[in-house]
Amino acid sequence: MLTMKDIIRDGHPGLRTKAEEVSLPISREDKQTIDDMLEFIKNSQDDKIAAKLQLRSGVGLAAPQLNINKRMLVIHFFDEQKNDYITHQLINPKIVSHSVEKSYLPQGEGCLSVDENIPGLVHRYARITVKGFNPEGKEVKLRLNRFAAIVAQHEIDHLNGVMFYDHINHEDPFKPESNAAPVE
Ligand SMILES: CC(C)(C)[C@H](NC(=O)Nc1cc(F)cc(F)c1)C(=O)N(CC(=O)NO)CC1CCCC1
Ligand SMILES: [Zn+2]
Repeated sequence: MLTMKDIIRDGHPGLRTKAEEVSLPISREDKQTIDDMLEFIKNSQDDKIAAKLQLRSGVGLAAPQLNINKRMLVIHFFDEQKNDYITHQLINPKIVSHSVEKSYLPQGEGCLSVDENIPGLVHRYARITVKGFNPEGKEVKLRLNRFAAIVAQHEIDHLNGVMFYDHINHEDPFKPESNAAPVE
């Protein structure tokens, strides 16, 4: 089972690498990895397990954060609007279209691979369409908005060696862009 010690931290070259496409059908090993990744995120949101294993409460994870150079990511969090969990295990994800409008988390972003706080707004597309494959090899097409769109873009950035703070305007970190709206 994965714990925080398996997650590489800022400064490790693995976080600045462009990850390789996963060959399909996925191997037993890659299936195990993406299942371990989802289990880690679920564990991190379980108060008892998170306390016992000292896990930060996560909502998404990309394989490069485990120093695994493969285009795989997981997303899992409770969506209040849907009143249900949003759960995705995505292989070779690609943003195939996006809104012009941008959005951002008013509190800024953090990262499981970054131990210190780096204040500032991270502007992302408000709505995206993502194509990829699920672990069963089925092609999936996801239309994401609000927090789900932010998490997906944060994780896809990891597959391209991009960190959230690369997007912060260091002249004026909390200045919203003109066509951007906060996601509460
Ligand atoms: C960096 C960290 C603070 C651990 C962040 N956690 C998080 O957002 N937790 C959270 C938020 C909720 F709204 C509800 C809830 F149940 C738990 C996170 O997992 N990530 C994922 C990450 O680092 N992936 O590489 C950072 C987020 C910043 C914006 C999107 C993902
Ligand atoms: Zn991250």
